[in-house]
Formats: sequence, structure tokens, C-alpha cells
Amino acid sequence: MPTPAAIQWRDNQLELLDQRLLPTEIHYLRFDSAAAVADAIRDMVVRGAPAIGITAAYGMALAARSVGPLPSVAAWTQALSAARHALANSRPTAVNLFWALTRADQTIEQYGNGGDVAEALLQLAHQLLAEDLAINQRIGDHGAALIAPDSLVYTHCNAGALATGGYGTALGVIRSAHAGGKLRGVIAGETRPWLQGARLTTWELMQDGIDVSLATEGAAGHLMRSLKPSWVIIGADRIAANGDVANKIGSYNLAILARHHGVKFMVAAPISTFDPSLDGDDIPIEQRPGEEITHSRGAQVAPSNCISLNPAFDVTPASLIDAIVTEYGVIHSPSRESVTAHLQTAKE
Ligand SMILES: CSC[C@@H](O)[C@@H](O)C(=O)COP(=O)(O)O
Repeated sequence: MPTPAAIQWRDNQLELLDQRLLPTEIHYLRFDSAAAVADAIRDMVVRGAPAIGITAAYGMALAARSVGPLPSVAAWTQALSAARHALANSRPTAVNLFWALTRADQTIEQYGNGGDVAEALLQLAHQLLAEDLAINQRIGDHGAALIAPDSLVYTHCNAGALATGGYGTALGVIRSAHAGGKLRGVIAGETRPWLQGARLTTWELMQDGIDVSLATEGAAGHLMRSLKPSWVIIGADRIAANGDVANKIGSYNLAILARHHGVKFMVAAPISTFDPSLDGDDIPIEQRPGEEITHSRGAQVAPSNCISLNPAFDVTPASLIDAIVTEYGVIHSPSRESVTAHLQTAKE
């Protein structure tokens, strides 16, 4: 059974699969305003960098529908500025969000002087959704080519169909490797505190008949030493000009462990996840509410008033990464130079 769509346009409405309820409940929520869409992104109804970007594009389309025809680019920009602001402030780390909002700005520029902006923004969102699926299939094929037969791989968080327009980035590589008969199995780290690995990645892979074992985060070193996976494969929220990669908290730990144990480390992401304007140290890291770690599924697990640190992402330095895989191919041992060259190829 294929993974249900994270994002769908049905009966002329935006529907998001409420990922907070997975894997025990499949329930879609309907949205008719950009403010509600921004809340849904912040509250983790929809998550994963590409899915956040696509959802924001739908948010802009919903906002344009509610303001009606306007005569100029300036009038549209003004009318949609509150919606854009709310979406831009929903989550700070995934650059795909800002990439999608820039695409929406360009659409407003193109159609704002008398065109049907609402329809153009809706078509943009549909296009980003459809393109993302095709992009992920290409990423999957490029990444799978790096994987030797009979491989065990380790993944973190959920960079799957649920985090994208379909197929997934890291899980796209895993799906393609599985289709090529190369996989012995997958280890999914549970990924605290939202448990994307336990709730989402295992669910996606089991539905596709891919052998997956769930492990606690703390087991990673022991499992690398005893089971000798060949690759750690993760997605990304932002890839900096120098090849550093922001991804779900815990990715950096895995990269250090992987290097120590001779396990290769792969990052799978589309070109829309690159941010050539900054280096890794400057990537904004989302700090999430302490209750996410002082409580677990509503139950208190730490003393009342316990001070907590809850960064949602970390940055893995390029020096610990063996390959970044995009829809355009592979950046081996990423560096500022190889990232620049890859982005140039993508533009041509
Ligand atoms: C293809 S999704 C890539 C990343 O966004 C993913 O690995 C990740 O870190 C998701 O974090 P989340 O907090 O669930 O949005």
C-alpha cells in the first residue's frame, strides 16, 4: 500500500494529513486561510522541508483567493503581506519554505498587473507538488547507485513520502535501493522528541515491504559497531554554501559516530534545499518549546519547572559527509567549490 499523501488538493480545498496522529490514525484536516496553514506548519501537522515549502505555496494561493481581484503587483504584494509574513515565521530552518515563498513572489510579479493571481498561485502550488515527486525519484536513483548489494543502512527522522511531494529524499534512496534488490535492511532511529523515525519512517517502509528495525537514538553507536551498516542516509533542511548540512537534531551525532566506525554518510536533498547565501554556522536553528521534552504524549516525564534545551536541528560539517545527492547527481566529499559547481550545473 503506498503511503497516503501528506498534502492534497481535494474538492477545491487544501487537505493536510495530520502527521501528529500517525501511525494509529489517518485523518486529513482542511484549510482555507494562510494563517491556519502557518499554524499547521508550526504545530507539526505537516513537516519535512519540501512538504513545508509546498504547503506554504498553497497557503499563499488560499490567501490570494480570499482577497479577490486587484489591479497591480503593488496592490497584491500589500494585500498578501500578512499571509506571507505568517508563513515565513512558521518555522525558521527549512529553507524550502523561503524558496517556495520566493517562487510565489515571482508569480505575483508575473500576473499581478491584471492577471488571475489566485489561479496562478494555485497552479504554482500544484506544480511544486508534482515536480517534487519527480525530483525525489531522480534523487533516489542517483543515491541508490552508491549503495552496494546486500547493504544495511541507517536513517534518522523521516525524509520520506510524508515529508515531501511523494517517494521521499533519504527514503527515496532507500526505496530505489530496495527496488534494485540491494538492501538487506534499514535501521530507523526513533528521533526524539517527535518520534518521526518510530511513527513515520517505520510505517512508510513497512507499507512498502522494506525490512526495517526501530532503534533508540542511544543505540546508534552500538549498532554501528556490531551490525556494521554501510551508509547513514538522511535528508536536509538547509545545505549551506560550504557544504554543511542542517537536519533533524541528532544528525550531527550520527555523522561523528559514522566516521568513527567507517560507515559512510549520505545526505539526500533537492536543489531547493540549498542556501548559497550563508555558511553552516549561520543557519538559523529552530528552538522548540520545552514541553516537547519535559512531557511525552501528554504525560509529564521531568520535574515541574525543569529547564530544558530543545533545538530541533543541528548542523553537520561538510567534512563528515561523504556524499550529497540531489536530482542532478552526487557531490562527493562536499566543499564550497564542489557545492558551487553543482549549483551551477543545476542552473544550466
Ligand atoms: C525530506 S525531509 C528533510 C528534513 O526536513 C527532515 O530530515 C527533517 O529533519 C524533518 O524535521 P521535522 O521537524 O520533522 O520537520
